[in-house]
Amino acid sequence: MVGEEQQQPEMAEDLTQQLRSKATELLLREEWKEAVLAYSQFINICQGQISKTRQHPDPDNLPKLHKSLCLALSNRAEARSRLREFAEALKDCDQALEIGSAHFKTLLCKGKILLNLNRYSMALDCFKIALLDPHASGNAECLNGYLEKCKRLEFLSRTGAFDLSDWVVNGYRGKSPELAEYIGPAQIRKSAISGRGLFATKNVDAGTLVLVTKAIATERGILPSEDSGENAQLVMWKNFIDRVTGSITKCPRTHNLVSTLSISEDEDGLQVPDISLFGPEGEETGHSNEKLDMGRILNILDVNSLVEDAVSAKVLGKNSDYYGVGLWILASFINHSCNPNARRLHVGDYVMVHASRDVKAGEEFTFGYYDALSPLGKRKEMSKTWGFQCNCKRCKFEEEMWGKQEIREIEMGLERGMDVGGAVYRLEEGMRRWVVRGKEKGYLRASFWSAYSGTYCSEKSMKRWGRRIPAVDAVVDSVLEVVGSDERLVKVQVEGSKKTNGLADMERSVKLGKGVYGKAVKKQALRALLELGFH
Ligand SMILES: C[S@@+](CC[C@H](N)C(=O)[O-])C[C@H]1O[C@@H](n2cnc3c(N)ncnc32)[C@H](O)[C@@H]1O
Repeated sequence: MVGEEQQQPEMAEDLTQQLRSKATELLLREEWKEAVLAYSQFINICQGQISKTRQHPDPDNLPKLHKSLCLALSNRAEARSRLREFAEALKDCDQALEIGSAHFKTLLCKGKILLNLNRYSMALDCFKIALLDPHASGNAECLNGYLEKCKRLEFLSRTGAFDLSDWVVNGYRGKSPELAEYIGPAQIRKSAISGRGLFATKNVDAGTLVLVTKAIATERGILPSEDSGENAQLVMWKNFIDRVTGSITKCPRTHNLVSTLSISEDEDGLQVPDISLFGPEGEETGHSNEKLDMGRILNILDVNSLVEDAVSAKVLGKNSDYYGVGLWILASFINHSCNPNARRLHVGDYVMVHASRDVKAGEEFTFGYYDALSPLGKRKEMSKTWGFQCNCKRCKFEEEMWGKQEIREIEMGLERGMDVGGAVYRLEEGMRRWVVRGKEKGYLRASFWSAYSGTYCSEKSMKRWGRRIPAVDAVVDSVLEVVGSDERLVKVQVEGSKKTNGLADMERSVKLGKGVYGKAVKKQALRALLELGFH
C-alpha cells in the first residue's frame, strides 16, 4: 500500500478530510472508543504534515494545520474523558492548549475533567479563562453553571462547611447532597495500634468533620434472597475489582495513591505519606515504582475496602438486603478500635468521617470496623474475619473479666432469654463487688448494651428494675465515653428519659445526635429528627 506521504497531495488531502469526517461522526454518535482511534489516526497525519511543512515552509498552510490539530486533540480529549481515561484526556487538553492557549472547547473539556477529579481551583482557572472567549457568550449559562459549582466545591473543600440537614431529615430520600473532598484537622503518623494511623492535629469536639473523600470505585446493589445472596455478592465483588483495576490503569495518580495502602504485612515498616497528597489539590507525583499486580491489588482491597452496610452505615436506614462496597483511600489509614472516637457516614460516592466524641490533639482517630456495642466474643470473631487481633485496652480488660464465672453466666443467660433487667442488675451488682470503675464500667456496659437498651426502653422492666439500676443518663454517659456517640445511645437516652422523667432532655440528646451525624446536620434538623423519633 502507498503511504500517506507518498500519495498525491490532493489524494492525501481527500483521505485526511474523510478521516476527519469519520472521527466527527463517531464523536457525535457517542462511539467514544472508535472516535479515539479515528482521531488518533488523524492526529498522526496532522503532526506528520506539520513537520513536513516546517521543512518546506508554507506560511498559509501551517496555521490551518495547527487549528485542525488543536481541534482534533480537543475532541479526542472529550472522547477519552467519556471513557473516564482522565489522565490521557488531560494530556490531550494540554497539547491542544499549547497550540491555542485560549481554545474554548479545550478549556471547557479540561475544566470538566478537573472537576471530575475534584481539583476544584484548577478547574475554576480553566472556566475563568474560557469565560473571556467570544464563544462564551453562546454558552454563558452552562459556563456560569460550572463556575458556580467550582466556587461552591472549592469553598466546601477549604472550609468543610457541609450541610446535610434537609437530606437527613427527609430520610435520605432524593439526590444526595453535593459534597467535595475535604481534609480536616488530621495527619497520618505511625500508630501504636499498627502501621500508620490518622491523628488529630488539634483538640476537636464531638461532631467535628475529620475528612470527606470520594471512592476510587464502588459497587452497590440489592442482594436477592435466594442462595442467600452469595453468588450475587461474588459477582458484585468481581465488578468492584474490575472497576478499581480500571481506575488504577487509567490514572497514574490513583495508581500512586492506591500503592501507599497496606496489605497488612510488615505494617510497621511502611512509609508515612503526607496527608496533603490525598487532598483535592494534592500534588501530581510521578509514576510510583511500586508495581500493582493483580495479586497486590486483591490484597489491598481485602485489607482496605469498606462495606457500606457496616454498622456506621445502618444510620442510612438502607434496605436490609442492600450491599455496597467501596475503596476510599484516605479513610483506609484509619485503624479500628473497640473504643472508637470517630464514625463514618456514606453519602453517595463519598464517605464523611467525623469525631463521635471529643478528641484531644495528638490522639489517634479510630472507628469501629465492626460493632463496638457487642460483647467480646462477637468482636473477636469479627476481628478474625478482618485478619488481625485487636489488642486495645478494652479487649484486654474484658479478656480478664470473662474469666469470671458470673459474667459468663449473664452472657449465657441472655442468650437463653433471661430477663434483661435482671441481667443488668446482676452485672451492676457484680461491678460494684469487683470494684470496676470509670472507663472499665463503660466497657462492660457497652458489651452488654442490648440488655441495658432492652431494660430502659421497656416500661415493664423499668417498673420492676428501675429503682435498682443506675439512671439512664449515667449509663449512656459512661458508654458514650468509651464508644462515642451512636444512634442506639440516642434512642435509649430519648426513650429512657421519657420513661423516668416524663420528658426527654432535648439539649443533651441534640449533643449526642451531633456525635452521630456530625456537625453537617444542624441543630434545628437534629431537633426535628429527635421529635420524629430518630431514623
Ligand atoms: C485499613 S488498614 C488501616 C491502616 C493501616 N494501619 C496502615 O498502616 O495502612 C487495616 C489494617 O490495619 C491494621 N489494623 C487496623 N486496626 C487494627 C487493630 N485494632 N489492631 C491490629 N491491627 C489493626 C490491620 O493490619 C488491618 O488489616
